[in-house]
Amino acid sequence: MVKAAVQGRRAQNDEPSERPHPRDLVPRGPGTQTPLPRLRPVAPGRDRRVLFVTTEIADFIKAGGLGDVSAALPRALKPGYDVRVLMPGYRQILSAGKPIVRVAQLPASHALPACDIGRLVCDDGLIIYLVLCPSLYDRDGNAYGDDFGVGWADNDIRFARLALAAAAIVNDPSLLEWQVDLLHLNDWATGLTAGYVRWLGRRYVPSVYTIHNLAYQGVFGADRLEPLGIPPSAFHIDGVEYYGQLSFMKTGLSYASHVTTVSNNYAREITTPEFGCGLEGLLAKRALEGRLSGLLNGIDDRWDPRHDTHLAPNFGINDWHGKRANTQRVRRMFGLDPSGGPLFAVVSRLVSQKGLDLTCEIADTLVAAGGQLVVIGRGEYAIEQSLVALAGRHPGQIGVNIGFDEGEARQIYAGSDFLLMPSRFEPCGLSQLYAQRFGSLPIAHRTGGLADTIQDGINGLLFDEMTLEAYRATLRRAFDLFHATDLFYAMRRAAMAGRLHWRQAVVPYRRLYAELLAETSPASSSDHGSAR
Ligand SMILES: Nc1ncnc2c1ncn2[C@@H]1O[C@H](COP(=O)(O)OP(=O)(O)O[C@H]2O[C@H](CO)[C@@H](O)[C@H](O)[C@H]2O)[C@@H](O)[C@H]1O
Repeated sequence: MVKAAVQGRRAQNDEPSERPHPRDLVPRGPGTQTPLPRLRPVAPGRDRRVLFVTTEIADFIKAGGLGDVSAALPRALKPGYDVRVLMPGYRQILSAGKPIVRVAQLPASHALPACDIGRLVCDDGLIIYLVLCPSLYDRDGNAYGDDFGVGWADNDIRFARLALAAAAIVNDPSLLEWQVDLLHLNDWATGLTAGYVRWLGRRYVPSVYTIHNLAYQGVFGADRLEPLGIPPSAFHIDGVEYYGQLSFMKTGLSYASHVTTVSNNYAREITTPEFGCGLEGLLAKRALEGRLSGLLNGIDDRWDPRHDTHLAPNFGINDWHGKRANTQRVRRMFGLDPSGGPLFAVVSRLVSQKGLDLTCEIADTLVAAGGQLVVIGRGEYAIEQSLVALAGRHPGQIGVNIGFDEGEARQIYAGSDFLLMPSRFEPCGLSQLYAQRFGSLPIAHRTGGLADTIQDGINGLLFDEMTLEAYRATLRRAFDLFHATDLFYAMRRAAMAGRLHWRQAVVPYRRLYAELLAETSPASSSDHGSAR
């Protein structure tokens, strides 16, 4: 996903706001402090209501792994939880041809424009509420920036608008005639929600804030507090302040009831300076409070080579003939020469996190040893250019598609023998899970969720040090393995039989939700409701 870690950019549409509706207003005076009510008892047997706030969903608009999780987790939580998604009404969703019914209106507040809330029902019944605000979301490009990967200059306004809409829905059960019991927020772009709920202070609901990637934080200048309606009293080390600036990510970490991230190992790593992106102190504190957990992602059942309509032919465990037919197809798609050697693949956002520079460095060795490489990816221009140059140096052996195409990604997982994923850090990683499911063994750096999901020599290959030597040595192991057919097929079988379905992955989420719902509201903090 070309997420934009925009630093302190002023919004373009910083015009004076209309008079705000009380329910959409961040309190402005010391007298507005409201005690947080206790949770209302819920009738036994009723599904608990969860508002899942996100900025991508694979059904309509996906920039990376967050889109997959947002499509799968709310669905996997049924029954027991009535999970509804709230997200921006992007052009890609408005033009998808699904009926959208306007169900509520929210007034402008500070620099945030007025918006409507639309309701869209997916074919399987999942309800998605959309923040309809064409000036903010009805544009070309992706969820976070333009077609060239440059983050939108008004991302603070865009995602504050989403966050304040979520807080308004929490605060006023009559708005959607649906009373939220629990909020689930995802990544920096939803982080302000936890703050707005606290500052509005009318209804306490527990909140889960999931870090999918700590490296994208949404840091803006301190001058954005006023336009976004953030009380100055929240601008302190235990609130929204991050080295003199405003951090959306930190707001979520500071004010959510519980923080999760997407693997156990990454949950540990982010409490250290090496991976904590300057937030390790706060994260370590939350861990000590028992308020930071690593809950591993799963895979949606729709990722299955036996039924995937993008594959020709479909195949299952032990049908290596079927798998090979997909390999030949991928070779043809990328204009590669016929070969009896292994086919390596990259399916990735092209960002420095993913270690593509190392893959470019070892590519000559890979080709010299009789291997071939296909790449599908989009992201940073410099990485795109190095990959294009690499393909130019190895015609017929390396093929590169600069683009984002889910069908093609699935064909590549199915056709490749190995997936290269030398990520510098990786919160969980889904690409390696999909590769395993499609019989392609991941070759990865032992970090984050890669260490939690790949067993070296069983369902993939891992290297410990993020060095070219270590990566190259593991590549050599891959060639040996490819020629040791029995072992290679045994590892393929183990990888394809992995049990990381959302059916299982959802269990700790259910437990966490139940624990949070059983808690009473916490004491209000010093900046609760104490606005200008
Ligand atoms: N060019 C392309 N064309 C088509 N599809 C492409 C593509 N490039 C990538 N994809 C797809 O995008 C997704 C990538 O998901 P990952 O979880 O591997 O990484 P990402 O960094 O985006 O996610 C972040 O969030 C997720 C979710 O929590 C964490 O697993 C992860 O560690 C974290 O970095 C996969 O579905 C993959 O197939």
